Amino acid sequence: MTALPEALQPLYQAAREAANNAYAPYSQFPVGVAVRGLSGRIYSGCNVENASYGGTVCAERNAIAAAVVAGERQFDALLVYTPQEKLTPPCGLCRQVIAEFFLPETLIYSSNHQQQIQGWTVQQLLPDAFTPLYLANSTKVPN
Ligand SMILES: O=c1ccn([C@H]2C[C@H](O)[C@@H](CO)O2)c(=O)[nH]1
Repeated sequence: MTALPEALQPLYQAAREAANNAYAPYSQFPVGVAVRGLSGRIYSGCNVENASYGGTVCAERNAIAAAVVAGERQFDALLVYTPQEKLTPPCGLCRQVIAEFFLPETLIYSSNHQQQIQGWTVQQLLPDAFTPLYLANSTKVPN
C-alpha cells in the first residue's frame, strides 16, 4: 500500500465522485470505479443494489458497461474507490468481467478516502482465467 501517484489522480477523482452516487441502501457500502479506455477517455460506475439482493450490480461492472456503451473494447486502467480503511479488491464475478476486457498484466487499483492505494495485476486477481480465447480456438461440436 502506498500514497496515490499523480498519474492516477483523474481516475481517483472520477471513482470518488461516482461513489457519491452509489445506491447502497442495503449494505451501506458505497463503491465507485473509474476505467480508462484505449481512447484515453475515463468512464465511471457505482454499485447499484436491489431489494432482491441478487440483482445488485457492482461498480466495476457498471463502469465497464458504461464504457462499452460508448464504444470502448479495451482498457488500460481500472481504479476502485471505497471510503474504507481496508482497500477493497474486485469481487470474483467482477474479476471475470475484467478478464474479458483487460490484458493480464494491466494493473487494477484500489484506493480509499485517505488516498492510500494498492495494485494487483489482472493475472494476480484471476490466474488461469477463462477468456474469449478459449472460445475462439475451440473445436466446434455439433449437437
Ligand atoms: O469491489 C466491489 C465490492 C463490492 N461492491 C458492492 C456490491 C454491494 O453493493 C456492496 C457490498 O458488497 O458493495 C462493489 O461494487 N465492488
